[in-house]
Amino acid sequence: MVHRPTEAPAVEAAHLERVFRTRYGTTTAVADLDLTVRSGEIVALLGPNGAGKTTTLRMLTTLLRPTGGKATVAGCDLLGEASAVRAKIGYVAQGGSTDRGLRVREELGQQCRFHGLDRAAAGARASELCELLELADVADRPIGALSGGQQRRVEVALGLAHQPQLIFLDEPTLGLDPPGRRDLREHVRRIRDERGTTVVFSTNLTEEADVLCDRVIVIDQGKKVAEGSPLELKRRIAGDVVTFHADDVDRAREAVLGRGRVREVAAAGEALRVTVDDGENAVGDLAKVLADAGIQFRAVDLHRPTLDDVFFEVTGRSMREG
Ligand SMILES: Nc1ncnc2c1ncn2[C@@H]1O[C@H](COP(=O)(O)OP(=O)(O)OP(=O)(O)O)[C@@H](O)[C@H]1O
Repeated sequence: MVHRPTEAPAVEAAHLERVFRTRYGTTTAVADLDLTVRSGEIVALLGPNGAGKTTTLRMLTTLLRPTGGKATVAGCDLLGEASAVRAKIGYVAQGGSTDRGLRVREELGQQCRFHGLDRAAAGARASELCELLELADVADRPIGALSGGQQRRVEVALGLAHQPQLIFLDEPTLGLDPPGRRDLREHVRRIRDERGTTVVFSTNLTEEADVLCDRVIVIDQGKKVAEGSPLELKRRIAGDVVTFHADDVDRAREAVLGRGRVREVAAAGEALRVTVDDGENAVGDLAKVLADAGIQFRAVDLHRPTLDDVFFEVTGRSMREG
């Protein structure tokens, strides 16, 4: 099913701020954060450890009061209508929120009853959630006996018990192995595609943001440092790099300088690194320019930037340095 974002934003936050004052000092976890999430989107908050992602999610889900700014979440005012916000959203925190002794179906049923459904309706909803998250085969097992990925899917199902229009997931794949991560991402996408549920998730995995979200908001030291679709960001901020291995790099450099699509040219040893907007299309044009100038090259490769490159470009640090 194709998702069709509607007009009203699911989240609109302006100048959101959270300052923590402890006896050890003052920490500005989130500063002057403007944020828009459109209905039906999957949006990633991407940043290194300590960037302020959890604090942002906890503010947007009413669990933590902002020290500044304002926000509308699911059409309700975050500060003035907190209980209405809570009724419309789901939140899946960083793991460990289930009762490991309970069976999957019991835990889901209890959650649905907590949200006001009667026993029969809660049972039906629990079965539906088991279908959606592919937990039907393990529905009668205790949660503690499930794999890490299955347990995480139970947690996501719990967050969806009251059929929220918007769900917040804090590092949904944390602690999972690569197949578990891939599987959970597919389920998250399916929830949006089949239900139209808006998804906001946090991650410090650039690859996760890249493959899962429609739009990424890059956060560093509590501030938004970049925003856009993964493709836009990679093109706009980092560019594609085409490297030619040529004998006469200086002449090659002269030949490509100033050509259309060329943003930057750097020569190092026998390698000419040409930064362009659209590498796939530029490779042929650049090769022709070099051939026309009579410059031989032995090899050419194209490096597509990753969101790691984007982070480095905007902060001067790698994601891992944090
Ligand atoms: N309750 C608190 N009291 C004091 N400082 C806090 C508190 N909660 C968070 N912080 C600080 O705020 C900053 C942002 O923390 P936050 O947990 O939001 O980051 P994060 O991006 O979610 O990191 P991670 O990926 O490690 O979960 C950190 O410097 C953290 O130490």
